[in-house]
Amino acid sequence: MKEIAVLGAGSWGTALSLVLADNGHKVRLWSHRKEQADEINQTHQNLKYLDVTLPSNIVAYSDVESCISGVKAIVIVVPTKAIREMCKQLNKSIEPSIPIIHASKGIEPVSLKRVSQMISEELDDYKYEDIVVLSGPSHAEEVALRHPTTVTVASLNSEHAKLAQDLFINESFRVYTSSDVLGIELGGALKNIIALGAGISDGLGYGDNAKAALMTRGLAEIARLGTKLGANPLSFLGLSGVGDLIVTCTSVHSRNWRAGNLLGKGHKLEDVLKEMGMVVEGVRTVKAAYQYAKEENVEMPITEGIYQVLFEGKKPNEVVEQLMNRSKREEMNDIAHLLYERYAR
Ligand SMILES: NC(=O)C1=CN([C@@H]2O[C@H](COP(=O)(O)OP(=O)(O)OC[C@H]3O[C@@H](n4cnc5c(N)ncnc54)[C@H](O)[C@@H]3O)[C@@H](O)[C@H]2O)C=CC1
Ligand SMILES: O=C(CO)COP(=O)(O)O
Repeated sequence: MKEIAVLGAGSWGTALSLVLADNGHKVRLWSHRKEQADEINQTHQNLKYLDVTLPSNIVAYSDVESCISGVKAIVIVVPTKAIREMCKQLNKSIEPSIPIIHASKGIEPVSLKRVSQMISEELDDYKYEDIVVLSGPSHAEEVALRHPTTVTVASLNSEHAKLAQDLFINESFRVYTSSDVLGIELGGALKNIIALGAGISDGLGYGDNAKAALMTRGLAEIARLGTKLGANPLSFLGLSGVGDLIVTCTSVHSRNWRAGNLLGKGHKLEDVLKEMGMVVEGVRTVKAAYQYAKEENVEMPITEGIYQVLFEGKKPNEVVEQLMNRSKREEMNDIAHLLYERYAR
């Protein structure tokens, strides 16, 4: 049994706390809102985010310093936009030797930084190499029901990756390890853009053919950008690549899919985000990916189209027309091509 701090009491922080609690650990679940922490401790529920009763080995905190004091590992799972602010609070009291596992899926616009990069930038004395990312096809709602789920934990520090695997693995939550931090983080973040697209397509009333096309060509875009940045192309065929892409594009649990669905039905982004009431990471990540693609000269027409719908007022059906009328070309399966280039020649 270990004491573990989980920072971020939304859907995913609550579900990951349940996994740790099932494994016999004592969990300190931090919320930045005192009323939420009080409610969790009084009712043993966190109903706005997850419909589940929490066991007594999950205790909520609203003071970050006492939450992390003496713990054996810290799990960071706040929305990407809150990562820097959260780390600034941690900086005052964190011991640099404590393993950090993050489970947030996003890229910061403008700086184009991944979550592990932001964490290591904000925490003095904390090395990027030691951070672990946890990602994969894992909707909180199903994890809370103990439905079979698989994820990957990646770190350049293999000891930390193994420690994260040992903390979380159990009979309904299977955890693999990887050393490709870049690929695992990018796969988890970029699939949210394609899930917005899948939702838009469904909202427009297009069927399975269109969605399959978006997912396949979307994966090609993810892999194209990811490998350009140095990720291993094989990672995009794994749990945090194609696995997370499938689950997010096809599930009603996905907030990115649901937001896209409303956009496809003609609702305004501002109203959609109000209605969701939970984080829709793809909205910020598409800004970052669009900027990356322009700067690095990477062809990402689906990402560009979704950016245009979200931020340039383009109508979803116009974007579909634009995608369908691109110049004729040979199908190049980017991942197969990248693998061939890297391994077969
Ligand atoms: N919900 C899911 O099934 C999964 C979510 N994720 C990722 O986990 C991360 C968190 O997502 P969810 O828990 O689902 O979000 P959520 O929308 O359910 O909850 C977000 C939580 O963050 C808190 N928060 C908001 N601003 C904050 C700030 N400035 N400082 C500290 N806390 C703040 C909110 O009060 C809330 O408790 C995201 O990056 C998401 O992509 C990853 C895998 C699965
Ligand atoms: O990442 C997720 C499942 O793996 C959750 O996706 P949403 O943020 O779209 O709900």
